[in-house]
Amino acid sequence: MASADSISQPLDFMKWHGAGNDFVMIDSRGRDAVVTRELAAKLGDRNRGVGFDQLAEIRSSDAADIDLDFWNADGSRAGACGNATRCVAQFVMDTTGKDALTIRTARGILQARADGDQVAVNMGQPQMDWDQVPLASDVDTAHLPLDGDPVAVGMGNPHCVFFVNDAEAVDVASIGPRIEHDPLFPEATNVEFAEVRGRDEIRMRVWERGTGITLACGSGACATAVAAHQRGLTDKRVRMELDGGWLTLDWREDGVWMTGPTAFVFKGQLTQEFLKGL
Ligand SMILES: N[C@H](CCC[C@H](N)C(=O)O)C(=O)O
Repeated sequence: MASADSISQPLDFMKWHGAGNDFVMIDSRGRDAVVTRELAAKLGDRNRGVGFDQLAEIRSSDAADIDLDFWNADGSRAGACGNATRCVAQFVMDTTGKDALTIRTARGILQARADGDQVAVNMGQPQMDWDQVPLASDVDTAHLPLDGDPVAVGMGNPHCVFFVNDAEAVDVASIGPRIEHDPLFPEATNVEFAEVRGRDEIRMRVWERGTGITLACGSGACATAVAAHQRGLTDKRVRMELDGGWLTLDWREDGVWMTGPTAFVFKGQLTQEFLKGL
C-alpha cells in the first residue's frame, strides 16, 4: 500500500451524509490505496482535518464493481459501514448511470441498488454466534451477562443492542464508551439503544466504536432490527428513526436490506501541506 506522502498531487475528497451519518469519501480507483491509519485519524479530527464518522476509500476491484474500505475517526478500521456503503453506491451509480452495483467490503460482496430517490444495500446475514460477533467467551448472544440484558449481533462488525423504554432518556455519552470497551468484546463494540414503538417501528440512538455518538449507524440499525425480531418484539421489516433520519430495515432470506437517503454535501482537496509526514 502506498502512503499518502508518496502522492505528489493534492488529494480530492467528498463529504457525504447518509441519514445523518457523516462521511468523507476518497476515490482511489485506478491508483494505489492512499489511506493510512494516520491519515484517517488526522482527517477525522475536525480541528486538525475535516471531521467524519467514517472515511470510505473506493478502490478498483477484480471481483465486484468496486472495493471499499472504512476507517473510524480515531484511525481504527471498521469492518462494515452500511450508510457509507449506500453513499458510495449513490456516487458510483450517479457517475456510471448504473442502477445496481456489487461492492466488495471486508464482509464480502454486497449488493446495492437504487430505490426511487433512496439507496438500498444488502448488508448480509447477521452473525449470532458468540465467536462471530466476536465475544470473549461462549455466552448466549441473545441475553448477554451485562446490566440491561442486551443482545449481541455481528454485521461484519460488533453491536451490543439494549432495549429501553425511552431512548431520549438514555445517557448515551456515558454508557456508550463503558460498553464499547467492556472486556466481553475483545474488539470493542458499537452500542445501540432501541425503543420499540410498534411491530414495525423502532427509535434508535447509537454510540459508535472508534467514533462516539453519531446521528445514525446503518450496520447498527441492521443489528437492532435483527435483535428486536429475535426478541419477538417486531416483524422482519421495520422503519427506524435515528437522530439524523429514517432507515427501513428488511431481514430477508438473502440478508438484511437497509434502505435510506443519501446526500452529497461538498467536495474538497487535501493540500500537500496537510498530507506531509503522514
Ligand atoms: N456508521 C456505520 C457503522 C460504523 C461502525 C464502526 N464504528 C465500527 O467500528 O464498527 C454504518 O453506517 O454502518
